[in-house]
Amino acid sequence: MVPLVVDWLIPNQTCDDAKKNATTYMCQENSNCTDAENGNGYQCHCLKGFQGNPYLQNGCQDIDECMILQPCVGICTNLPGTYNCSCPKGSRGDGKKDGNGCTPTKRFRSMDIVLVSVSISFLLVLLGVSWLYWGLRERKISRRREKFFLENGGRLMLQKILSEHEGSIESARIFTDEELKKATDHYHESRILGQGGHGTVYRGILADNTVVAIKKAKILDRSQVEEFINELIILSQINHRNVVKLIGCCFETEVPLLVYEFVTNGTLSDHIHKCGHESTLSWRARLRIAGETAGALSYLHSDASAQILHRDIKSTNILLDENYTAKVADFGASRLVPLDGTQLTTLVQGTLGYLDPEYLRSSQLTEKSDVYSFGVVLAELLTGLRALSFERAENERNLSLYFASAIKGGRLFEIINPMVLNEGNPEEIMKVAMLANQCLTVKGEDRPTMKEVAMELEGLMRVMDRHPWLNRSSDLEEAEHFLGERSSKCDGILRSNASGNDDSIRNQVPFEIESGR
Ligand SMILES: Nc1ncnc2c1ncn2[C@@H]1O[C@H](COP(=O)(O)OP(=O)(O)OP(=O)(O)O)[C@@H](O)[C@H]1O
Repeated sequence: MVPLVVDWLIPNQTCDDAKKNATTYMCQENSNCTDAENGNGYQCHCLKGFQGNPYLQNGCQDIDECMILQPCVGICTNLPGTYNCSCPKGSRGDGKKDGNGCTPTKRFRSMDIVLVSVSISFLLVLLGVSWLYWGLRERKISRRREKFFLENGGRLMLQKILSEHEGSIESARIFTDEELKKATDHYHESRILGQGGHGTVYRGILADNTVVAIKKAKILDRSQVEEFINELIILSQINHRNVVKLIGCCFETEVPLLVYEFVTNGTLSDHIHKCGHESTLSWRARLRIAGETAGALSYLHSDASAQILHRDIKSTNILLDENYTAKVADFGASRLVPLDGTQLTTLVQGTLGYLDPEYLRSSQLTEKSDVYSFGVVLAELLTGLRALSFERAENERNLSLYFASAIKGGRLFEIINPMVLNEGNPEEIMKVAMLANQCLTVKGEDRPTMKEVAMELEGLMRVMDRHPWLNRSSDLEEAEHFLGERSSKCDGILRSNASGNDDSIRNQVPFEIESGR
């Protein structure tokens, strides 16, 4: 509270003069007297804690008493017989609590306005800067994605698919990096289903709870990216119950990703070569799986819109679902055959033990190379032996040679899997063995087509269904039950992972295609 200063000067007198002449001494109670400079008069001042007019009787009053008697929001002044409210400097009004009080003068309010405007502008600038920061960050991320997409041949792939196979891209869904990370728990080790020569396959659960298999290339390498794109192009054109379904892909990541339907029961190889365990695969199931695989290959060779050569048929690339239905997988090495009938000369790819010797020699790729590889799978199903095993004697290492020599030498039944011998009838086993032998003929021309193989196996299945008594055990569940006691032959290779030790030579030779002749 600012005390009222009554600035009266009594000229030509000092305080002492005034005291001598009591009538003219005007400094009242609760005040004191001070001389003006050069004896030029005196002045009265209220003492500290008092305010009012020091020249008047009862002029200087205790401030609190003043406020009690006259409640003010501003300054209370005691005048003789009355109390007055006033407003401090910088404000105006009557200063009374029950009057219009004291409001800041215009200058004070405009200061406030300036303060508020400065704060708002600061906030706006802050908002603008953050928006700019996030915008630039998002742009950087999407540029990075775009870069990976381009590096991974995403555009190349889309153009290729759109121009060559119009419409087929619609069936493949494009996933985001985030979606697949979430689905695989950030590619957690516990989600690994298997590791092939070219990538790791993870079990994923999508947001709608669909279980999928997600294949991630091992390292960013141009040829692997091309293989992934090749698989995408080929699989997006196939719709067959015995071919694994491609659900979609993701090209936002450093390495491309392919998403497939999840096939629950592992690979055919897992079921044939259960080292340390008995194979529970009945003769009937083996025959049906062979028939289904042959049917899928026959479709790829003869019924698809363009002929497709798989190029890497082997038991680890045949997956089995919960009903033991075969699903042909891994189309990374596959080839679309040109419609004009030109022959494909390629750098040799395939897996040792399954590789067609004629193709290996000539580099001429034909459908008969798949027939040869299928012949090896048939021999695997009949004998329970691996396609290639360095655990076996030198003349038995390569199954196709061993199998052919056993037939030639009349020793076929010596190498047939004991469980197959137990369940199948010899005539059937012989027929399947002869079919496998034809597929393994060195000269491609002399091998049957996949259509012929599929029809032969279908015929055998029909006979088996018509005369079940010919088989000692024909039902899968029944066989599984019985086989708990039996042992299947295992040629001694323990596998380090689900996809096994197949000696794939796909990564030893570059990916290239030359059309010619
Ligand atoms: N759709 C799928 N559903 C369930 N498991 C799968 C699926 N696709 C692949 N797998 C599992 O992942 C493993 C690896 O598959 P991938 O095709 O990469 O390798 P591979 O065929 O064994 O070897 P390579 O690519 O060297 O020939 C398979 O052996 C199988 O166990």
